[in-house]
Amino acid sequence: MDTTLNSDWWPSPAKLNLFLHITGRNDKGYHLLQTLFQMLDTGDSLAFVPNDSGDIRLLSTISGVNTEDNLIYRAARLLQEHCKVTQGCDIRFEKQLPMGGGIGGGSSNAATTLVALNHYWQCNLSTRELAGIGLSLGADVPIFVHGRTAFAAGVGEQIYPVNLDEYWYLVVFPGVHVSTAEVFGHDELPRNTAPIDWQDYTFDATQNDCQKIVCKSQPEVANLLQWLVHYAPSRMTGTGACVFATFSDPDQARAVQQALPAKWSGFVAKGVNISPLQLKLQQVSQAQTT
Ligand SMILES: C[C@](O)(CO)[C@H](O)COP(=O)(O)OP(=O)(O)OC[C@H]1O[C@@H](n2ccc(N)nc2=O)[C@H](O)[C@@H]1O
Ligand SMILES: Nc1ncnc2c1ncn2[C@@H]1O[C@H](COP(=O)(O)OP(=O)(O)OP(=O)(O)O)[C@@H](O)[C@H]1O
Repeated sequence: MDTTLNSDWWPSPAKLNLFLHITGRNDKGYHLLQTLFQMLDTGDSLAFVPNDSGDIRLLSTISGVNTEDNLIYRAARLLQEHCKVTQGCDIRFEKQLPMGGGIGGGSSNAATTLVALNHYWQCNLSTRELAGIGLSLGADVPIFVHGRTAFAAGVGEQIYPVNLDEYWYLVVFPGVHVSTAEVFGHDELPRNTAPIDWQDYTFDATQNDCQKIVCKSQPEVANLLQWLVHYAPSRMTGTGACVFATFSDPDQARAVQQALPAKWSGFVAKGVNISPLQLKLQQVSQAQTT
């Protein structure tokens, strides 16, 4: 399958939370966060063919997820209703990212759908408007719509793009799934980390506030972290269960990937400041105007 920027496939990249601090809760009980979203160059792929029937048809399936619950379908419907679009769309997708891994797979799929259909259906919504619609599908959707590596606050809707040195990450799935709602509902979750000034960010001076309780409830995450830190600075992303290790040399990242015990699976990805989705959008927009 050709998933390069020149094909009909739209990238749906993964993200890492390089750190995740919980600073409080809002009046709806949602947790207020400070986090650094690192966009990756790797992820799922989606392809869209608009139709005149008005139907949203998913031509691929995810085991255990009904079409109506699939975030791709829900994002398409939401945009169609919001913009009163009469066209529909046939959508194919290829999933590579593990679900419930804390690397944003479902949210990224929703964002790619919003961005691509805004283009194909000519809805002309701004990035900000699309991100606003996306927030109702999940807290991580806005960051993927913006498609920039960024500091984020609130529940993830306050976004401050940043240019980081581009490292390589070995992202490892420990084979266990973690429910975001369960982590955020846990009694022992720290919820009052003091806010930091973005300028003061360093990897070493930050942490993932969810990591301790996930390591307790899922010992395999703790085992994986213990194994990885021998090779490189490592941390859990989001509410887990994936863990990442940071490298400046991609060959080193691949060597550690090769050394992974068979029970764990991982992929090596480059951290990028602009997501492949944004690059794809720029490319198709340019092609339209020339
Ligand atoms: C932890 C992060 O991955 C950081 O990137 C996200 O904040 C989680 O985002 P997500 O997976 O899209 O989560 P959602 O589907 O929006 O929320 C799942 C559930 O987690 C809880 N939740 C989620 C996000 C948040 N900031 N506070 C919460 O308390 C809520 O109970 C919510 O019902
Ligand atoms: N297109 C989709 N891709 C993945 N998951 C989907 C999709 N549509 C619905 N879901 C549901 O969403 C759940 C969470 O998936 P997702 O991959 O976004 O979790 P996550 O990696 O923990 O994300 P986050 O980092 O945002 O917490 C899945 O378990 C699945 O039931």
